Amino acid sequence: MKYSIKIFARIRPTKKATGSYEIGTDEDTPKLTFIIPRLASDGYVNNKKEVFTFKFTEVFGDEVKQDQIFDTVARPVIENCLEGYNGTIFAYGQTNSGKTFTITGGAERYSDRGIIPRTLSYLFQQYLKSPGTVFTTQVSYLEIYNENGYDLLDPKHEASKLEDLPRVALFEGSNGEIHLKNLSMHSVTSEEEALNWLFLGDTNRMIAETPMNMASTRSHCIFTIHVTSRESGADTIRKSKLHLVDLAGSERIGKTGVGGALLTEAKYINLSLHSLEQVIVALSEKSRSHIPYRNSMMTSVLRDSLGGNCMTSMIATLSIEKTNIEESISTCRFSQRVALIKNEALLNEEVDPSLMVARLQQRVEELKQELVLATGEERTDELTDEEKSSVRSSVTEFIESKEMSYLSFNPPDMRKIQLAFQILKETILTERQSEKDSSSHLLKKEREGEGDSNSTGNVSNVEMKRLQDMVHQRDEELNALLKMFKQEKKLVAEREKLLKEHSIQWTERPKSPRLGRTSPLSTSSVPSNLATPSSTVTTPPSVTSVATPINDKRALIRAELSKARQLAFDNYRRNIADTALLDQHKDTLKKKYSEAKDLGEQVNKSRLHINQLKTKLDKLKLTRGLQDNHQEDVSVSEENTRTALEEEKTEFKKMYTRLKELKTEIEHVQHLLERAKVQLQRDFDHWWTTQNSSSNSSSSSPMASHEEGESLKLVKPVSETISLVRDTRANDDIVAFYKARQKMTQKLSSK
Ligand SMILES: Nc1ncnc2c1ncn2[C@@H]1O[C@H](COP(=O)(O)OP(=O)(O)OP(=O)(O)O)[C@@H](O)[C@H]1O
Repeated sequence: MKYSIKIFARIRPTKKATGSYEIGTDEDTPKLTFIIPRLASDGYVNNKKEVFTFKFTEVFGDEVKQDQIFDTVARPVIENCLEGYNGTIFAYGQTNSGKTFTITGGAERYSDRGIIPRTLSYLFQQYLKSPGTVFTTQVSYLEIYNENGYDLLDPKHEASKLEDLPRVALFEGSNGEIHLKNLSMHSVTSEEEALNWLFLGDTNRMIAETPMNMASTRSHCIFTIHVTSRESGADTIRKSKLHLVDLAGSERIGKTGVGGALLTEAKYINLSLHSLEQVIVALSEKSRSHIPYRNSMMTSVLRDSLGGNCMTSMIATLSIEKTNIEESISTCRFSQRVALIKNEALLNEEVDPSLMVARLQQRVEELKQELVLATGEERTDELTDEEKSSVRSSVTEFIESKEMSYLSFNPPDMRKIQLAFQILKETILTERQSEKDSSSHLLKKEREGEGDSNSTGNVSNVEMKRLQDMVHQRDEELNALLKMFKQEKKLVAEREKLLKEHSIQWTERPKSPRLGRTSPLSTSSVPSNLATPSSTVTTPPSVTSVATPINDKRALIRAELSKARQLAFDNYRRNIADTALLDQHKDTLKKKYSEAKDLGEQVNKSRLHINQLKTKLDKLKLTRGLQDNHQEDVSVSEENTRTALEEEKTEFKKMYTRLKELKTEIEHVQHLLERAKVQLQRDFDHWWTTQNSSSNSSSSSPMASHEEGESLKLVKPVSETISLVRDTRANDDIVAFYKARQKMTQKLSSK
C-alpha cells in the first residue's frame, strides 16, 4: 500500500522562558506556528514579526503524556507490523529535546515508559489475542557512533566501553538488500525477557557528556523488533520488522562549542544527519532517480524505512526555549520534507520452506499408499536386481521380436519404464559406436592396402566375405557346366553330321522325333550343368572310335535295305503294330522337355539376378567403407541386399534341384522310349521274317532277299548301339558306353 510518512511534533515541557509558538489547526490539519520578533540588534527599527507555520499529522503539546504518544504514533504502526508490514518510528530533534524520552522513556516513573517498552508490552498482549497464530519475536539493538556500528545486546560486554562491543558491519545482498553482520538477534518469548534485553542495551549505550547537555547521546540507536507470524495450517509465514530509532541530536555544530574528540563526534553526527537530509530531499523530489542511501551507515540501515517497503512515522521533538527556537524551526522544516516522502509498504509473506518440505513429504507418503492400493504391490525406491533383470529381458525380446509392437509392464511401473528407456538408449549408443569403430577400422585397413574384410574380425564383414566366396564358387561352377554343355552340344552336332553323311535308313527315324538330339536340354537356354554333370565324358574320342566301324556297317546296311522293306515297315507300324506305349512315352517326354525349358529360362534369370545383387553388395561395401555419414542408411541397404541375395540363392537352388530331377526323369523316359522302339523293330523283324518265309515265292531276287535279311539283322544292333550311346551320354557312364561298344562289336563279328 502507498503510504506517506507521517510526521508528529512533540514539545518537551520546560520551566524556562519559552519562545512564542501556537498549536492550532488549518482546515482540520494540525499546525505549529512559531512567532519570532525582529531583533533591535539588527541595527534598525523593525516591528515586524516573523511567523513560521508547519503542518503535522499531530502536534503534541508539552502536557501530552507517553501513553497518548504511544496510542497515536506507535499503535497504528505496530498493528500493521502484526499484519506483516514493516514499520519505522524515529525521533528527530536537537539534543535534549526529548528524543530518548519519547523512544525509550524516562527512568523516574513507570508512566514515563517510552515507545519501545510499550511496544513490547503491546505486542505480547496482542499475541495472546490470536491463539490460532504462532508468533515469534526477536530483538536487536544497534548503535551507530562515528559511522561505526556496535551491537548493544552483546551479553558479554555489559557496562563495558563502547569500543569493546562487537563491531557491526554492513553488506549488501545480491538483490540490493542491506544486511548487518555481527548484529545479534535474540528471541524473546515474553515481555519481561524482551525488556531485559532493552535494559542491557540501554546500559551499553555510549553516553558522553557534551557542553550542551550532560546526558545527551551522540550516537544513533536503532532498536529493532522482528515479528514472524504463521497461522495454524498455513504454508505461509509473515515476517515484519519494526525499527524504533533514537537519532543523535540534530543541533548545528557551531552551536555546540566543542573541540578535539568531541568536535570529531559532532562532525560525524552532522555528517550522518546531513546524509539523512540528503536522502529525504532526494526522496521528496520526484525527478531524482538516485537516492544517496550509502552516504552513511544510518541511512543505509534505514533504507527500507525511507522511500521503501515500510510504514514510517517521524516524531519531531522540539525544545521551545527561546534559545532553541531556531533549532526547533530547523527541525520542523526537516519534517516538512519528510512528509513529502511516499513509501510503498508490501505484505512480507513467504512460503515456509520447512513447512513446504514437510507437506510434500506427507503428500509423497499418501501417494505411495494410494499406489499400493491401486497396484497391490508395495514399492521401494529402487528396483530389485530380479526386477531389473526382468526389464532387461523384456527389452531384449522387444528389440528382437518382429511382432511385438510395444513394450509394456503390468502393473504399470514408472521405474521400469525409465529403466527400459535407459537400456534402449544404451543399446543404440553401443550399436552406433560399434558400427563407427568397424567402419573406421575397415577404412583404415583399405587405406593400408589391406582391404580384406576377413581381417577386420567383424562378424558382418566375415559373413559378407563368405557370401561373396559362395557367389564366386557358384559362378565357377556355372562356367564349368556351361563349358561341358558346349562340348556336349558339339558332340551331338558331330554325331548328327555323321548320321546325315551316312544317311542311315533307320526305318522309324524319318518320322520319329529325334529326341536325343533335339532335347530342350541341349538348347542354349538350359544351364550347362544339366547337360552332362560331372561327365567329363569327353566322349568324342570314344564316339569317333566307335563311329568308324559303325559307319562301315551302316553303309553296308544302307545298301542292303530295300525300298520294299521300308514300305513294309511303314505299313507295319501304321496298321499292325501297337504303338500306344511308344506314343505315351513321346508325349511324356515332350511335356518334360517343355517344363525343363521353362525352368531353364528361370534359372538363367535367377543367375543374372544373383550377379546383379552381388555387384550391388560390392558397391555398398565400398560405400560403407568410405563414408562415415549415412551409416545407418548404407547398413540397412546392405542388409536388404544380403537378404535378397540369400533369398535368390535359395530360389536358385530349388530350381536347380528340380532341373536335376527333370533330367533324370527325361533320361528315364528316353530310355523307355528307346526300348519301345527297339521292341517295335524286333516285332517288325519277326513279322517280316515270317512274311518272307511264309510267302516262299518272293518277287525279290535272292540277293535282294539276302540283303534285306542281313540288313534286318543288322538294324537291331545298330539302333541298340546308338541307344546305348545316348544312354551313356545321359547317364554319364563311360563304362556303359564301352560295354555297349563291346556288345555291338561282338554282335557284328558273330554275324
Ligand atoms: N515530554 C517530556 N516530559 C517530561 N520530561 C521530559 C520530556 N521530554 C524530555 N524530558 C526530559 O528531558 C531530558 C532530556 O530529554 P532526552 O534525553 O530524551 O533528550 P534527547 O533529545 O534524547 O537528548 P540527546 O540528543 O542528548 O539524546 C530528560 O531528562 C528527559 O527526562
